[in-house]
Amino acid sequence: MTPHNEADKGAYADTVLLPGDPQRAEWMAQTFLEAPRCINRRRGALGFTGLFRGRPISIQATGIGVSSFLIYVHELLDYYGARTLIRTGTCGSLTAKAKLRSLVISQSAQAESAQSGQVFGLYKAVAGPDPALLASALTKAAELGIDHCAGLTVCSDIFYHPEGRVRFADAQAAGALAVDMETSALYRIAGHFGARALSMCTVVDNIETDELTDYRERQELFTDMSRLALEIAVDS
Ligand SMILES: O=P(O)(O)O[C@H]1O[C@H](CO)[C@@H](O)[C@H]1O
Ligand SMILES: O=c1cc[nH]c(=O)[nH]1
Repeated sequence: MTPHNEADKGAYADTVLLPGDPQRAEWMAQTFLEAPRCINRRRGALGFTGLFRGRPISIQATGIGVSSFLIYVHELLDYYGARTLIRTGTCGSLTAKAKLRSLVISQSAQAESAQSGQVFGLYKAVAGPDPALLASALTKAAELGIDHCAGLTVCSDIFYHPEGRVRFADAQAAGALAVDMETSALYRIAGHFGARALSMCTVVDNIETDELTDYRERQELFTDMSRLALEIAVDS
C-alpha cells in the first residue's frame, strides 16, 4: 500500500499498461484480460491485474497531467517493482499525418517549453522509448494492419492554454506529430529507474482542424491500441 494506492505489494505485474482515464483502464481490463481483478480504487484511479494469454498484466489509470502521472508511476516503479510501462493514452494531432482515430507511437518526446513542468528537469536520464518495445510496436502495428504513425510527440502541462494552438508552431516546425500531457515524463522517469517504457496514443482530436471524437465512441476507438499494447506486453 502507498499513499495513493491500496493494492498490496506484489499485486501488480512486471508489465503495466498506463491509460490516463480510469474508465479506459476498466474497459481495457474487462475487455481484454482474463480474470481481471480491481486492485486499486483509491481516488478513482482504478488499477487492475489479470492475464493475457496466460501472462499477468496490470493496467493502472494515471489521471491527467505530469503531476498526477508521476505519482502513480513513481509508486509502480519504486514500491511495486514494475519494470515495463506502456502508456495507452490519447493525444491531439498536430499534423495531417496523424489522422483522427489513428495511433501515434512516440519515438521521442519533448516538453512543450523550457518552463514546462519544472519536473522535467528533475530527471536527468536520457529520455526515450525502449528500443526493443518500439521495434516490437512498429512490427506488430504493421502486421495487425493498425493505422499508425511514429515520431516526435510534444508533452504539454496545460490543456486549455490562453495562447491556443499557436503555441505548438515551433513543435510543428520540428515535425511533431501530436500532443499529450504525460509522454515526456514517462520516458524520463523510466530512464531514472532503469525501466523500459513506450508511449502510444490514439488521436482523439485535431488541433489544426478542431475535429473531435465523441467521448461515447472513445472506448471502441481504443481497441487497436489496447491489442497492440498487449501483444507487445506478452512478447516483452
Ligand atoms: O486520455 P489520457 O491518457 O488521459 O491522455 C490525454 O488526455 C488528457 C487530456 O484530455 C491528458 O491526460 C492527455 O495526455
Ligand atoms: O493532451 C491532449 C490530449 C488530447 N487532445 C489534446 O488536444 N491534448
